[in-house]
Order: sequence, then C-alpha cells, then structure tokens
Amino acid sequence: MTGELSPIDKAKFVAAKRAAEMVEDGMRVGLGTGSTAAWLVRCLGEMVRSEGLRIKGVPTSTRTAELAREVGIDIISLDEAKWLDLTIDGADEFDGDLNLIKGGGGALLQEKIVATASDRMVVIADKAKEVETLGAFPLPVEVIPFGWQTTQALVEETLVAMNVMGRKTTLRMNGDAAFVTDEGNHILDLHLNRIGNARQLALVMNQIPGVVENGLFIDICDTVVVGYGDGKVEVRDINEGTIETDRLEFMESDNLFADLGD
Ligand SMILES: O=C[C@H](O)[C@H](O)[C@H](O)COP(=O)(O)O
Repeated sequence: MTGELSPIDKAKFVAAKRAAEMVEDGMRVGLGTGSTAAWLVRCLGEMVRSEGLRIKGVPTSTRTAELAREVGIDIISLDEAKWLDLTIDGADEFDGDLNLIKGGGGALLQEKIVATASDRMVVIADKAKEVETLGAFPLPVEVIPFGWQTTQALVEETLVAMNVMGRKTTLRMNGDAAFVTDEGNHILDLHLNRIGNARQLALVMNQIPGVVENGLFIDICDTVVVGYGDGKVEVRDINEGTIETDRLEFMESDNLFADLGD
C-alpha cells in the first residue's frame, strides 16, 4: 500500500508518526479529526497493539471515535478525562506564530474545546499547509440552524465593517442538504483570501448571536510537526523557539496502510 501513497499522504504520515512518539504511557490524549489525524490514530493503535502503550483517548468527532475503537485505543469522554496531557490534531492552515485555521472537516467545535483543555496542542501537517498569512483556506464558522440565514447576513455585515478583503460566505453542503456537524449545527465558509487581524476576527465572530465557534485557533497550538513527502519532519515549538529536524522511514511491513479510511 505504501507505494500507492502520494507525497502528500507520506508527508501526513511522517508528521503523524513523529507526533505519536510524543505520547507517553498513561497519558490522556485528545485525538483530532481529519486525514492527518487519522494517521495519528492508526499509529497510536499500532503502539497500543505492539508496544502495550496504555492511553486514554478523547476523540474530537464521531469519525475519530469510530477509528480509535477500531484500532484498539481506549476512549473516554472529555468530561471523564477532565483535562488532557496532550492533543494532537491536523490543521487546514498554520502560520509562523502557529495560529491555525481548522474545521475543513467540520469538527472545529469539539476540536477547539479539546485542544483548549490540554496542557499542550501539537499540530501535524504537511508542508503545504504553511502560510505567511491565514485566510486562503475558507474560514469555517459553525452556526446554529435556527435563523442561519440571518446569522449569515450578520456575519457578512461584520466582515464589511471590519474591512476584511473577501466577504463571500457560503453554507457548507453535503450533497443537496446543508452539512450538519456532530453537534447538529451548520457551517458557513468565509472566503476571505487574507485575514489581516486573525485575533480580532476570531473574537468578533464569536460575538454574533447564532455563531457557535469559528475555526481560528489563536495561541492554542504549542508545537507543529511539519511533514515532507521524502520522510523529513520538522518539529517547531513556539514556546521553546526551537526547530528540530528528523527523518522517518515508511513502515511498509506493518498494517498501518491496510485500511485507508478518511
Ligand atoms: O474539521 C477538521 C479538522 O479541523 C482537520 O484537522 C482539518 O480540516 C485538517 O484536515 P486534514 O488533515 O484532512 O487536512
């Protein structure tokens, strides 16, 4: 199966594999959502099976919960865990300050709650996710279904008032129907092109009635593990101000590649 992996998938895999090495026996770990986080869950499952790693995982979506169960990770709810040692998750974009856009997979609400309830958040991403300024990726904003069109109008008015470059917003769809999150909400995608003041936008969006949460993660991520298609990984820590470089081998022999979901 390894031979069929694209360079992007290899990059996601090595980032996930390197981050999995940060997980220690006995930890309570937040498990992110998305294709990169799915690699992490598979890597951790393999460590549980082959090395006897004992962890409690708190999944950030029903998809991740299903995969974690499938690979043999013990899962508990956030309220059972109360606080987490570490959360590892993907991102749609990250900048030099390790601020993020998340929610491309619709799981931003649980992801933000779980990451915030953790001693440390580690993001795993392929190099293509790195940007100078956030905003090329449409910003997901989770809204409650009641009056969502009114909320959308308020969001657009706010963007105009804030003089944000792009102002188009679209309701995320799932086929012919509106996409529904795990919490029963909808997602508005904000096509902004460039977010000049991400901190301010994140605060202002959450003041709009009907908005539940937005996909800007500001000052939440501590470390990003950047994966490259040739197996190189960089571990950048914003608190320590360090960058470590490593190189990982693809493990063609194990069964991580057998079940490519997500
Ligand atoms: O809602 C989804 C999450 O925020 C994901 O972490 C994000 O969309 C990145 O996903 P992927 O690893 O599939 O690019």
